[in-house]
Amino acid sequence: MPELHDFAAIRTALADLPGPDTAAGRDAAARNGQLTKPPGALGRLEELAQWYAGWRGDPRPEIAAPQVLVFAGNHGVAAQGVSAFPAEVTIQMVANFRAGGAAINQLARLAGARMDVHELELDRPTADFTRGPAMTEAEACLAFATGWTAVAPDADLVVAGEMGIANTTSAAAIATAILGGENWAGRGTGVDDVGLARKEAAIAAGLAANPGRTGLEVLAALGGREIAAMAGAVAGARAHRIPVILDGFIGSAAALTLWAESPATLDHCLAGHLSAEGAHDRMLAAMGKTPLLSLGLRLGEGSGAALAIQVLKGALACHSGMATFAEAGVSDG
Ligand SMILES: Cc1cc2ncn([C@H]3O[C@H](COP(=O)(O)O)[C@@H](O)[C@H]3O)c2cc1C
Ligand SMILES: O=C(O)c1cccnc1
Repeated sequence: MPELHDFAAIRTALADLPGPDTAAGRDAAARNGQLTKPPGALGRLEELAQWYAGWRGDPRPEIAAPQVLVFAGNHGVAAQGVSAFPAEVTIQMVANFRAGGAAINQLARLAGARMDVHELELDRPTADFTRGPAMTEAEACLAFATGWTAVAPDADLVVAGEMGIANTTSAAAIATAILGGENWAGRGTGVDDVGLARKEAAIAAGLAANPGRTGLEVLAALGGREIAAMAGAVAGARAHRIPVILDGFIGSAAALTLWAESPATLDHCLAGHLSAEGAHDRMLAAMGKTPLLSLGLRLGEGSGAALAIQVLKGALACHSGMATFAEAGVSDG
């Protein structure tokens, strides 16, 4: 594992991340052209299979060991009344994850994924970012390193999910700082109009109190520990050439901080789904990602990404399992 103790060390680690195996990608494209179907008939599944083959360095891969990671953190900005739920729900939901009772438990099991839950100092919320940085550089780097090392080296696909009351405010503040413009705040767990106005005020105060604009600076200033850990897991997966499926609004904001450092850092990532949180589509568009699913989910936990594992599995089942025209004795036109 590389040194990740400060932003400079993380930037060096990001610059050293590997790219895909282009020969495996080329062999996968050649195989795709011989499969028993009209050219292009499997639509985006064909592109997904070839992309995955390149990252895994295997022209005929399958997904056998997906890993769902769920990171939990508490946010000082929750004190601003920006969530419809109290901050205790974060730790209560962690207990629910451990007992198998949350939505993500069901979807991870259905996808045949192992699921690992990481609590990040829940008894020590981040500072309220309306008054200054949520985390010091050292705190953000520690959370980032936790995410990086949480990735199982033998996993063949990673989903990074989160739990943290008030983290849609944090995610919207990150988007505002990195992408600019307005109206990044949505209703999260379901705040009313007054709650939404409080979110917008908290974001404006957070930007005024935190002038830094590089991806990692924004991550520390406006993020939470679970968001930093998700960013670390996305990068750590790439170190093992493990593709990543991004989840919703919060997971995408974590990825956005890496994108702001260098857009190519997300080449091994797919957008699993389009969240019902209004500004998610603009965030994905900025990163050049087209979501696999659009089901009106607004849960987080990694739920939409875990569901999207099935789509990628479908792409690989066809790509790696189908017969070629020659094998099946089918005329190729
Ligand atoms: C019971 C419950 C389970 C959840 N699972 C994910 N979230 C989601 O809601 C939170 C973000 O919304 P906000 O910014 O409005 O607080 C995050 O914890 C996110 O994971 C949940 C929220 C609740 C209440
Ligand atoms: O898209 C998400 O991840 C999301 C949206 C609302 C609330 N919690 C999570």
